[in-house]
Amino acid sequence: MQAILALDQGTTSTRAIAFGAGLKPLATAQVELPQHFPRPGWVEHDAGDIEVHSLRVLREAMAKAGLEPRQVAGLGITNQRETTLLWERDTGRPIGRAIVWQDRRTAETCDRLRSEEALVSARTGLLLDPYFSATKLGWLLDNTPGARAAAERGALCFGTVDCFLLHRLTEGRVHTTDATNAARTLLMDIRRGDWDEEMLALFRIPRACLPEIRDCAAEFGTTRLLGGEVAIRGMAGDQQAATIGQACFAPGMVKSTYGTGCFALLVTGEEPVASKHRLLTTIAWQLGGVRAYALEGSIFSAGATVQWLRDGLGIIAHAREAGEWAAKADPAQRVHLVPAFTGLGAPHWDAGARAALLGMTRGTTRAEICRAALESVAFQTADLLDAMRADWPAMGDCVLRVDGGMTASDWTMQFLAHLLGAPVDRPVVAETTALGAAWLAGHQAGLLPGPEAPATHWKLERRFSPTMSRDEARERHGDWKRAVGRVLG
Ligand SMILES: Nc1ncnc2c1ncn2[C@@H]1O[C@H](COP(=O)(O)OP(=O)(O)O)[C@@H](O)[C@H]1O
Ligand SMILES: O=P(O)(O)OC[C@H](O)CO
Repeated sequence: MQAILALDQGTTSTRAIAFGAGLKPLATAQVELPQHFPRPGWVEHDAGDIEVHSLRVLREAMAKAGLEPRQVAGLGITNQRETTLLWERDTGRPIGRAIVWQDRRTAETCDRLRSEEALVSARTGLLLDPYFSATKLGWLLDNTPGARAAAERGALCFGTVDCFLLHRLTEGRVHTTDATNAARTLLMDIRRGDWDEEMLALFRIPRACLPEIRDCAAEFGTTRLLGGEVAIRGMAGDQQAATIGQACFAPGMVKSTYGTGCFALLVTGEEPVASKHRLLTTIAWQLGGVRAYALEGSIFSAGATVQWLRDGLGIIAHAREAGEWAAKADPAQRVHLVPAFTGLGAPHWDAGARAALLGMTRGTTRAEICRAALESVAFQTADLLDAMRADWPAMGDCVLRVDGGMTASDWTMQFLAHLLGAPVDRPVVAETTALGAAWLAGHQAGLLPGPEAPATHWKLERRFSPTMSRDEARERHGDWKRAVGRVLG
């Protein structure tokens, strides 16, 4: 049997899944990743944890599925994006901890460069925000004695998590990233698909520490660390891998992943679409040297809002209870929760905004608060889709394909469909990120046709259809926008 391995190194956990024929999941292994918060606004991961956990879950998934290395047609790597690592080229020793995508320590650097934002956006498709890698790498180079000089000599390697793991899995032989991860650094010209000299100069990044950029399906190298030789054949950032896992291959298809945060991607085709509504333009995949692009909306707090109900307020004991309470809420009350716990992402990008509960009366109970929390995820998605439609009118009416832990909430998915006035489709395989990485490796191994062929790996589990009147949906969305207006600035 020819199996495919997928490694999904996420923000809060590291997972490996072994897939069999027809990309059917055979076995899964998972380890939680410790989070480090050394100062307010700082978020770090230990590079050693990332490496050790990845090897552990890969070996465990292979053992559970009873796989020998010779039965593995390929390994696909997918990862939390933007998180920045720097390490010694010769020894692999990390320089400090990984600076995680959520880390805000470089907000001032971004503000100082604000006059260059139009140029940065035109070249990279991104905005000047600490979310992306370039200013994090600059911080590591400036705050580690000797690092800048060592990077200029080529003695240090920069990489996002995909690139670091590839270097470690190949025992230091390969320093390569893929186009989707490179597209999140602020250092890549997304039209040319290569590092951009002007961006390197602006962010003061030495060319010598950057990896080579390749397609998402390629012969990346071979690892000997899984009990024999396994070829690494797929690589993509996790949201792009989820787009592939959701088989959103045709322009106009949209997926939205609801984990800690929420990331919606609209595939727009082989020409990048510049956003006028504060969305990101990003590479969806690169295959055979040809790039497909997407518009992306990033929301920082989706499942995290439910975690706050549980761990912060203590009004639920398990995430699933939020939906049970929401179903009991008083339909006449209009309570809104704007979950700007770490600022607001797209389309507002207001790092200073803070969360608020609005519209409460003495009659408000945990039921209305739970409902407001779940509704906030749907309202934010509606904001993103409105921005997408304004940027790319060809989008028209769409079906939203959803995945991620929070899609387990039927109540939230049903409200989402009502509000959008569009069907919301939940697939059978919820692990779409790993599925996408496996698809890339399987495609490279010659086991699966390209994106032009009908996708066989995606199957519908449940469709949520809208029944709310458009007038009511518009009125509710208007109330939400007013609530957001109260926390901005
Ligand atoms: N039934 C549910 N209702 C609402 N939220 C849920 C439910 N089940 C899980 N979640 C939320 O989903 C998130 C976990 O999803 P996951 O895709 O594993 O996230 P990540 O990959 O970002 O760690 C948690 O934040 C949790 O609060
Ligand atoms: O690890 P996740 O699933 O929270 O995804 C993180 C994103 O890639 C950040 O851009």
